[in-house]
Amino acid sequence: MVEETDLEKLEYLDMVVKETLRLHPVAPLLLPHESMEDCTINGFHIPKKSRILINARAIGRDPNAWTDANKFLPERFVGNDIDIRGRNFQLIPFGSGRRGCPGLQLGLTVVRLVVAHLVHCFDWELPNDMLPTELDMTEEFGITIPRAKHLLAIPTYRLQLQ
Ligand code: HEM
Repeated sequence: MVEETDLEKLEYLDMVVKETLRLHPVAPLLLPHESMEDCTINGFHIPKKSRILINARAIGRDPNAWTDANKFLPERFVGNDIDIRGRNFQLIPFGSGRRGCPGLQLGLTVVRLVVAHLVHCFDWELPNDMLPTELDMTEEFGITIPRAKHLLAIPTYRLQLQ
């Protein structure tokens, strides 16, 4: 079985999780922030006490920051250290800075461990010979952004039953 201590060696899994959160950040607009002072960003004046929404989903799909921005390509993270912890502003599914997500480590560990177990223990098939490209990936917009239609996939246990 995959253990938590194995996770640091599972580099491709890490890339898959990053790529998933790039295209499908759980909270597309993060949480609302408020400016503490007047400031100017890229020529835009932002008065003190403005409500600020950061569109992390649009940033994650920005063609100026990403090649083939709308494609799911975990390999794009090979050979670079683009990180998911708020240091690289083109990838901020946990926000950034002092009000970034304090549950980042726990969240990432649980997601990686659950996905690792699902992949290690089961072979997966889509029903009715459906191709992965035919999956309906429509999202339901809100504070979080779940799939509009549930994913239906068929697992077959692939480890030796004792
Ligand atoms: C994959 C899992 C998770 C994702 C993607 C996620 C994402 C986020 C995001 C985007 C924010 C807003 C950051 C911002 O506006 O700059 C946030 C805030 C927060 N998250 Fe998470 N989170 C996850 C798991 C967790 C867990 C496991 C906990 C607690 C055990 C947690 C607790 C919080 C709290 C308390 C805040 C508010 C922080 C503040 O306002 O100072 N999160 N999270």
